[in-house]
Amino acid sequence: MTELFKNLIDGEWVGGEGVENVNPSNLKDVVGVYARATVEDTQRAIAAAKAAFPAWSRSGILERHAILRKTADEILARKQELGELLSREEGKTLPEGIGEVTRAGQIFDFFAGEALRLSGEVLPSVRPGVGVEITREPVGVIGLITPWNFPIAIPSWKIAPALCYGNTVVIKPADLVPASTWAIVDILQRAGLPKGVLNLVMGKGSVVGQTMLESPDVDAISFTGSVGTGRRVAEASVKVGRKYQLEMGGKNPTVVLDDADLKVAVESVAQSAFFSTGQRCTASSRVIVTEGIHDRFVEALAERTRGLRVGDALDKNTEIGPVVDPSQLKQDTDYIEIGQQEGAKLVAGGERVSKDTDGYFLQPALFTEATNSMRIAREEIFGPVAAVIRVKDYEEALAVANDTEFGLSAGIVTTSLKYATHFKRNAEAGMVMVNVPTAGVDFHVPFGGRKGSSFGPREQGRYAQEFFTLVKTAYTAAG
Ligand SMILES: NC(=O)C1=CN([C@@H]2O[C@H](COP(=O)(O)OP(=O)(O)OC[C@H]3O[C@@H](n4cnc5c(N)ncnc54)[C@H](OP(=O)(O)O)[C@@H]3O)[C@@H](O)[C@H]2O)C=CC1
Ligand SMILES: O=C(O)CCC(=O)C(=O)O
Repeated sequence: MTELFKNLIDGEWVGGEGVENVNPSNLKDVVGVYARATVEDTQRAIAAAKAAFPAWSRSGILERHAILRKTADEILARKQELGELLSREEGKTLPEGIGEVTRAGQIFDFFAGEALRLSGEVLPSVRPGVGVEITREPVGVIGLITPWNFPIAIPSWKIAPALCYGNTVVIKPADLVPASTWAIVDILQRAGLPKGVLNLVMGKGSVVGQTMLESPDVDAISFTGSVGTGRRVAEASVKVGRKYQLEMGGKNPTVVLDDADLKVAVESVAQSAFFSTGQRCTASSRVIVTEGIHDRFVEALAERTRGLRVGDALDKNTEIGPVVDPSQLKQDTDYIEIGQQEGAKLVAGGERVSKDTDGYFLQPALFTEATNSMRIAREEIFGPVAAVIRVKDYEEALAVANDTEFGLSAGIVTTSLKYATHFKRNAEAGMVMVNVPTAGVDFHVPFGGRKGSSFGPREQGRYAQEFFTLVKTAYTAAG
């Protein structure tokens, strides 16, 4: 009989209806059977997190440090095995899977250190004889709702700071990819977390996620996913007056200027647009290219795109793994059709690829002759589809880059210090990349966007404390 991977509620592993987690590279390969939580399970998990909060919020920093550190060590020691699990359930290539697991380990390591560096401020008051202390306190029960595209890194960069700063947690991973989150919750539990501090409720957003949104006992929600669900999180949170943080879509530009190094430009765009099968909110799907380099660049990028090796995520020759599921595949192929109907020219890829196994394989698609008003240049596709937009000069490139409702990541490829500096200052995005891909960020610095991409304080690095703590200002008269 296949093992059932259970939910973790109040320190106990709890079963229920199980659902198969299927490998998108090979539909015959079942990664595991994972329990789906009910409304009642979710309510019990929230109640457990609430009950565990008073003790955990007062726990010693050494205890938090030790648990986070032990978790980091185990994740890093098992990176090959966990990388394979991740690649099997989500479809990114094995090096990408191992890379993501490594990043998760580094995140826990970073926050293990942060637990020892908690600090406040002591200031004199404007009133003589009075002292002012500024401290940070944990928020309470944090609900974490995560997407399918980074099944271990995103849960890690939400769980680690939440626990580090003394909060208790209820996490709901994406229904499509529960295995990686299950693995880190299991590691954290064995590392010594007291019962109820971390609760895992796998299952559907419409059941588990919705119950979290509606619960007045969830004090804060950190969400990553689509704009539509992000809006629901915001509306529900405003209703109960809770803190919330949203990371949503992107329509990230990469500007390529006449003076760019052609090789750097092609590799940077190919990576930004197509690696991880384009399933990154930081992926670059708008490539804005000035006239002088346009034809040379397009020719070289089209050749690179046609040559990208699509296949089984675990095959060492594969550069681009499968699309995650049939619904995302349909979204990708629909947009490839829409782009052609809109008048853009499909110069490379876009066709289904057949392999030995039944999987959702798609050759990355490159459009040229696109304009920034086309749907393929305005709407997030979340697949390996990129559109080249030709512009006259840097000024027009910057205007086109900023002409979007999103503002997560923006890239420029140039050898000009003047344009690089101007772009860093004037790109309307939370993250700007000069001669490096728009996707693939560091784990120890702030992550997040502007405009329609993000809401609330930044995630990751020291900046994570803004969301996961409450600031208190205390005045004391010396007496
Ligand atoms: N910016 C990013 O990082 C991401 C963006 N996306 C974008 O979103 C599109 C759709 O992807 P999808 O995974 O469906 O994104 P969703 O926003 O639907 O999913 C993100 C998370 O929210 C949960 N959720 C769904 N409905 C609710 C609800 N009513 N209440 C609470 N939680 C809910 C999901 O649960 P469930 O398990 O049921 O899916 C999942 O855990 C993609 O094509 C892409 O454009 C997607 C993933 C990441
Ligand atoms: O590009 C990255 O490293 C992170 C991307 C990400 O967080 C996302 O796609 O959700």
